[in-house]
Amino acid sequence: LSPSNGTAPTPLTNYLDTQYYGEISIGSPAQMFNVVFDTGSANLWVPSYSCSPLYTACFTHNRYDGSKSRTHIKNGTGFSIQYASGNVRGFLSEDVVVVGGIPVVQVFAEATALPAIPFIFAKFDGVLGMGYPNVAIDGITPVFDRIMSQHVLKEEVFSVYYSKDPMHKPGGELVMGGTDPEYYTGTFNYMGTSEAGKWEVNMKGVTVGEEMLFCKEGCTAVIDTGSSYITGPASSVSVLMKTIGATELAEGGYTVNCDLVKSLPSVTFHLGGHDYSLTEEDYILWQSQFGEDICSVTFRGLDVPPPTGPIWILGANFIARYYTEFDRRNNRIGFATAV
Ligand SMILES: CCN(C(=O)c1cnc(C)nc1NCc1ccco1)[C@H]1CCCNC1
Repeated sequence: LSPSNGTAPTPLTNYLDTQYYGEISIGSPAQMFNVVFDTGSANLWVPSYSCSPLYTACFTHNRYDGSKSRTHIKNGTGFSIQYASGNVRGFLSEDVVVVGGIPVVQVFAEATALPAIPFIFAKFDGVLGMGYPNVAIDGITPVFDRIMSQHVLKEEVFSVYYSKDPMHKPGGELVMGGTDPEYYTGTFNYMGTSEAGKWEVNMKGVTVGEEMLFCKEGCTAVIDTGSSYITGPASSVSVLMKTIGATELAEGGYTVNCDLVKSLPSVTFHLGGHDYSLTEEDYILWQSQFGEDICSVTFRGLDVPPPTGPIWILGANFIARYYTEFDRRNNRIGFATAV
């Protein structure tokens, strides 16, 4: 634990404002892994040493080798987690996992089948789910729950800062046990999670410029630290894109003419009685490819089938603007303006 006050910080790396990840260790002696701290899931998985050579994504990442760890406990139960583009499959193992300097004996998954899409593009090795236990696959107690039950944290909360410019050191920070005033200004506005057991809230509408265009009867917003973008129902996002004059690319992304960026409207999310606006600076990603500027829009259409959907997912570009506190004690989420 950091000597100070029952909080445990983990610095995060920012890769192109689209991937944020931090280091954990598994096993004795420590095997290091870069993981996304993902509020959209609740399991820990890393690539396995016994991953089949068929899966290139395993061999471009760090892999866990249980035979090299004296604290490894064999389990072997099958595991599969569903992603939009494919399943990560493997088997369960148990070992000492150290997060922010706090050790826990943790059941996690060794991935032996890792789909190239999207994980060949991942700078991180695996995913550490920060979701509630009831969304955990195989009923496995999540890492943060094991840490809470050690009673070493000052508060049963964790907070996330994502930096905006890659030059900013660090690229982000996860704090378990509290918040880091270094990275936000003003006070937190809180809202209850919509159904106990998910990091999601009721959203009252989405306004573009001055006009409320979407989610007028209310809808669900998932606060997902593991997603790069903001997603909304495909029909809504396509109207939003037309409104800002964006054109759709092949793989579902959108771009705008860089000259028009400064005149783009703000997009405002009405959450918990407060308005959270994103300006074009927050939702346009300026990338220069082959010497020319590409202005991509960090909104994506994604239709999540009922009963979960239709939902909006507020990801990294939202969190980069609004420092977020996830409060397990009070089942609420707090936002403050990020610095
Ligand atoms: C981690 C799996 N996720 C991604 O969206 C995702 C996929 N593939 C790549 C290469 N990166 C991803 N996220 C990068 C990132 C890091 C922090 C912010 O965004 C999502 C799946 C749904 C639950 N929530 C997480």
